[in-house]
Amino acid sequence: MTLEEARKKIKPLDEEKMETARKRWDSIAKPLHSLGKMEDLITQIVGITGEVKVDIGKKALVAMCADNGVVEEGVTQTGQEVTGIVADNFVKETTTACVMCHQCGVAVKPVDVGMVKDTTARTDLKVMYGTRNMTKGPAMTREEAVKGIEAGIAMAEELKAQGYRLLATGEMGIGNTTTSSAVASVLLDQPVETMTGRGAGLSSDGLTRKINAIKKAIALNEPDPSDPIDVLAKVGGLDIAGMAGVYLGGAALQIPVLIDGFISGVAALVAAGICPQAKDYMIASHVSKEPAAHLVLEKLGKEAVLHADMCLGEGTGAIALCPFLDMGATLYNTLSTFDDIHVDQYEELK
Ligand SMILES: O=C(O)c1ccc[n+]([C@@H]2O[C@H](COP(=O)([O-])O)[C@@H](O)[C@H]2O)c1
Ligand SMILES: Cc1cc2nc[nH]c2cc1C
Repeated sequence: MTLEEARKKIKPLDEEKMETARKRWDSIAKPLHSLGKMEDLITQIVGITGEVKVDIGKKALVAMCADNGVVEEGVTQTGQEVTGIVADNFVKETTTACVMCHQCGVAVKPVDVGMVKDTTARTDLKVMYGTRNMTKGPAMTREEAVKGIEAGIAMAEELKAQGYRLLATGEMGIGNTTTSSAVASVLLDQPVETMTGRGAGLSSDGLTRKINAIKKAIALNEPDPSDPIDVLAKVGGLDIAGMAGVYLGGAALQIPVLIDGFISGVAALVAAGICPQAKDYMIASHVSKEPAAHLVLEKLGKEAVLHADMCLGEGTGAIALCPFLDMGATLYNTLSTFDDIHVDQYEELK
């Protein structure tokens, strides 16, 4: 499916089925809306799939691995080689996110969408060997950025065909908080300083270099804030592009997609800029400790469930939400109703 085909396929949620789901929650023997966001998210999933019974048994984490040319500017605490090392560990299923996935029954799908070296991760969707340094020119061409998005759409298609019912976005890419802050700064029209944090543990000097590099890249490339693909291509990265594609592909195929942290949230922003309706298919999991993460979620109109000061990436926050959603689905599908236990409801609920 091309980006254009995916965009055209995205339709509004099934309101009628969501109303049925709300009535089901209200008929369950408990105070009204007492499960809060658990109820709202399960109702959203009913609207996404158009199925009144909820089945999110088969879940997968798509981990988009890519390198970012801007790392040359000294904007990260660790070297670029860490991207490939962690990607290999994704394949061995030993990263933090992988262990969390094992714990709660989520399959792990690492993808090399643009690392500088080939690793053991699949390379069939690779767009290029790392993006260019955005302080010296555009990180990518528009065509390369679209290819990255289409890699994510292809993953959503592949996983849908394999019977997956819920996807989580994750990433690995040294330097991707720099690109994410640049994209967010342009799309949210906010000062670079407000949108930039320490990523994977940057020093104060490093933070100043990072802010200056982002300012330089934006001034040089002049990304058009009304064109999210232009912003993604000029000051973004392929990890962000790949995840944006997973959101768009998920929406086109009626699969809910979990947003992880800051980078994953910025990818959601790009996807929502391309097709605003795609937001209805996204679920916010947690608020990353990166300073602008809450601003990105606000712009998306999403309230996350978890406020846990996590900022690891890889999809860890999204996976942390899976047990909560599994509980919600089981409660919704199986709990007894007021009628079952012979308790009179208020008249207006009948
Ligand atoms: O998801 C987040 O909110 C998040 C916040 C800070 C760092 N990270 C992870 O750290 C890496 C990027 O950090 P950096 O400093 O290299 O830009 C990347 O591999 C992400 O998975 C992730
Ligand atoms: C070791 C390491 C693991 C990571 N996972 C996601 N981002 C990361 C950054 C580092 C440095």
